[in-house]
Amino acid sequence: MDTTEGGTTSPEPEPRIIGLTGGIGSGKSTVAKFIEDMGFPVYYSDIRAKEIVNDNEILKSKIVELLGSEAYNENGNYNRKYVASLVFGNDELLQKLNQTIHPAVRADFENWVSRQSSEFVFKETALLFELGLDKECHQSILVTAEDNLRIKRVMDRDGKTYREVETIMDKQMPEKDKIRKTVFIIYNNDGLAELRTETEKVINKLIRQEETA
Ligand SMILES: CC(C)(COP(=O)(O)OP(=O)(O)OC[C@H]1O[C@@H](n2cnc3c(N)ncnc32)[C@H](O)[C@@H]1O)[C@@H](O)C(=O)NCCC(=O)NCCS
Ligand SMILES: Nc1ncnc2c1ncn2[C@@H]1O[C@H](COP(=O)(O)OP(=O)(O)OP(=O)(O)O)[C@@H](O)[C@H]1O
Repeated sequence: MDTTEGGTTSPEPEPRIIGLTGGIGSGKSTVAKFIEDMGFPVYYSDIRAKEIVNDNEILKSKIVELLGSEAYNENGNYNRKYVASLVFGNDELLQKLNQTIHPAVRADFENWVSRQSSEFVFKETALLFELGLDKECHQSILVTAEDNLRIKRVMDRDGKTYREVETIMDKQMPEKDKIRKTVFIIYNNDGLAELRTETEKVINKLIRQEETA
């Protein structure tokens, strides 16, 4: 906390929020871990969303109203497999689900930010541009990789089929549009060591630019 000459205190400056995004399997969560290793706090929107849909009773009832009682299984947990099978085949339902879940995630994020003391904090989300959240960030970073690599990585990680991953990809903003919207881009077409080096390079460049802005 800053102390002014008169002995009064001035509030901590608000952290600068950096959005971190990328399509399915681009490697954004891996990059987020590297950013944490550099000492910065990261908020994982997609992970928190999955916790909030189980914990927030008001949200739960809104989701049941939208998708039916099967959206939760017998033990009360969010039935991701069922929800995915509904929404990834239906644009309108996917938008409605986003609009239902997002306000709760936003509130949770704001609460998290208020507890951070770092000058920079990062918000990892698959839907930065799709939900217009880039407008609420000081800067945005995009992680991108060739489609075939992304599909293979998700098939290996989740056991999803080629077609299942492709269907989700088709629901996301095209890569070329995201690239056009972003200054700071991390290309993830090589190995993990290269990804770490590239992440450190891009983050250091972004911070230098922000600090002189
Ligand atoms: C549809 C759900 C049940 C699928 O869960 P599942 O565990 O099978 O997959 P996971 O969450 O890991 O998502 C798989 C991939 O789909 C993509 N994805 C997830 N939600 C969306 C979406 N609303 N629009 C486009 N792509 C999405 C992400 O890139 C992710 O990598 C789940 O993602 C969900 O409830 N999404 C709704 C909105 C949401 O959570 N938004 C997040 C933050 S605001
Ligand atoms: N450069 C790389 N070399 C090898 N494996 C990688 C590389 N980058 C990411 N991976 C692996 O690919 C998978 C997808 O990466 P990650 O989970 O970081 O992507 P994501 O963008 O967060 O995906 P999603 O949106 O689906 O959650 C993970 O299993 C990760 O370990």
